[in-house]
Amino acid sequence: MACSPSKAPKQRVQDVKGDLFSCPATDSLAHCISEDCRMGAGIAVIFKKKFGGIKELKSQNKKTGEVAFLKDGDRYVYYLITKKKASDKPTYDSLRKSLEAMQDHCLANGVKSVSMPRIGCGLDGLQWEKVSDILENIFSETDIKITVYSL
Ligand SMILES: NC(=O)c1ccc[n+]([C@H]2O[C@H](COP(=O)([O-])OP(=O)(O)OC[C@H]3O[C@@H](n4cnc5c(N)ncnc54)[C@H](O)[C@@H]3O)[C@@H](O)[C@H]2O)c1
Repeated sequence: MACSPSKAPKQRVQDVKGDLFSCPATDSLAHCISEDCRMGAGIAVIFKKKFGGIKELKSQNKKTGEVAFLKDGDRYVYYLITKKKASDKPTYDSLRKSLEAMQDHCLANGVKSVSMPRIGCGLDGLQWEKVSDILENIFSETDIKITVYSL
């Protein structure tokens, strides 16, 4: 018996070549940081420069596996807290938990589109194939579109 097309899992994660900050201004943004909100290296430095808000992020007092956020006009900027200190490394589990926390926030606040870099896969050393699977698993059951930019 043929499968109904409507039953096929939706592909929620799209890959795009290019600068993350060229994404539509209506997309929310996400990237990974540590509990100390140091943002001293990698793409986090650009987020710090563009959006500031370190005091506000620290006051949210989010722990590993949670998500902090800033509001930028109508969109959100998500700071996935994947490790304790900037010098630590995240685990797939801490990344998954913070993405689930972001998903909860998106669902509660009507966020339909989030753009991000290949999170966890630069300085933090995770493997993109595994992170991509985690993203697909989490977001395939939702209406939230994830766009991943890579240079
Ligand atoms: N001592 C420190 O302060 C320290 C140490 C390690 C990591 N970090 C930083 O790096 C951690 C995150 O690591 P990560 O691997 O998730 O991120 P990342 O290494 O900053 O970047 C992830 C990926 O995004 C790519 N990228 C960079 N700029 C752009 C752009 N404009 N558009 C699209 N892609 C781009 C980059 O090449 C990499 O493949 C955070 O904890 C952050 O604070 C800081």
